[in-house]
Amino acid sequence: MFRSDLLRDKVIVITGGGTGLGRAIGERYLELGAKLAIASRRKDVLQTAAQEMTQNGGEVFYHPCDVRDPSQVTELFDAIYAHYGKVDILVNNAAGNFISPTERLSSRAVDSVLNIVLHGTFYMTLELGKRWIEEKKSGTMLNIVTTYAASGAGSGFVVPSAAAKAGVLTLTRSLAVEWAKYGIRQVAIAPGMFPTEGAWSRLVPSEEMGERLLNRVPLHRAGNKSELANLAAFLVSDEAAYINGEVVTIDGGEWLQGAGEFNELADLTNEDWDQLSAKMRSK
Ligand SMILES: CCCCCCCCC/C=C/C(=O)SCCNC(=O)CCNC(=O)[C@H](O)C(C)(C)COP(=O)(O)OP(=O)(O)OC[C@H]1O[C@@H](n2cnc3c(N)ncnc32)[C@H](O)[C@@H]1OP(=O)(O)O
Ligand SMILES: NC(=O)C1=CN([C@@H]2O[C@H](COP(=O)(O)OP(=O)(O)OC[C@H]3O[C@@H](n4cnc5c(N)ncnc54)[C@H](OP(=O)(O)O)[C@@H]3O)[C@@H](O)[C@H]2O)C=CC1
Repeated sequence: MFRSDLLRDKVIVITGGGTGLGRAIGERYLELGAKLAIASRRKDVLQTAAQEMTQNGGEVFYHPCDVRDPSQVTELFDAIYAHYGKVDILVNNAAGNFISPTERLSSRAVDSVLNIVLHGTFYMTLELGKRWIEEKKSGTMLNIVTTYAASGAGSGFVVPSAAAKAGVLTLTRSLAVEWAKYGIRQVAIAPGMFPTEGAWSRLVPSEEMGERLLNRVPLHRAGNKSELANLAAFLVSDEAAYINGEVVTIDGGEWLQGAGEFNELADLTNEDWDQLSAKMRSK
């Protein structure tokens, strides 16, 4: 689909790059010639991922970092600059989320999600943005949000995540304008349902409910990680140089299904429609 040198020699930092969607994005970037730096809290996860991802060549530098702690974020970029000498692209992918009635949340539970998603993304963006501006270097930042942020609707039962991801989307759009003069581009992706261990173990209450929610997707399936990774490759590449401040939803049409008042009528069969139509025309 892409030229094999689309991202050649680009140094790309991915938070949460050792698992799930972050890892899938990283694997695609490596195939396209990028050099990676992955960061998250668990060193063993990063180490195993880096080993596995480079089995067919390529370079993955890893460094443990809790994005909630600005001093660890500074140390992370110091380590990446010491290793590669530069950064070209940042993917803010790390997140925390779980389902709960909002009234059952403690303030610490709220903080744990807001601090990872909103503060962590902001700290990463700020630390690297300052360096790029100082170096007079252009670059691209990709933020992974959610459909409930992109739609503006939010969502019950994941309210800290909904509030934090909406904040990240506003950060994306605000800096797209403010930092354009420095050649710093901002883009976002809003994924729908992409089965990963991290998300499913915290967000899917039962297999039966998971099936029900998947059936709500007009395309009647979950997304493939490779579909998301290809979009993430295009958006950070120079081929997308004129896309700035946009969020691209990739969800099989799921959010639109919930938005259109009559979309539930998709459940009616042809026979149902024959009967209904005859009945309504006779009125
Ligand atoms: C259907 C189809 C879908 C389809 C799926 C569609 C996708 C929807 C969009 C998905 C978006 C995503 O982000 S999916 C990404 C999912 N991945 C992750 O979340 C990975 C990282 N997550 C984590 O590490 C943890 O889950 C998280 C709690 C956020 C942070 O861990 P920490 O170790 O920092 O925090 P802890 O000390 O364990 O907990 C902090 C406080 O939070 C409380 N807490 C923790 N879990 C809690 C819970 N389940 N309910 C209430 N409260 C909880 C604890 O009791 C603590 O409060 P006190 O008791 O008061 O001290
Ligand atoms: N899967 C899906 O269907 C959807 C996912 N998304 C988004 O996609 C992204 C990836 O999610 P997914 O792959 O599913 O889930 P994962 O749980 O696999 O990914 C979350 C990653 O974030 C890292 N992380 C969490 N907290 C911190 C922290 N404080 N500091 C640094 N890293 C941290 C985790 O690593 P560690 O524990 O080692 O720190 C982990 O690698 C997230 O932004 C999520 O919101 C959006 C919509 C749908």
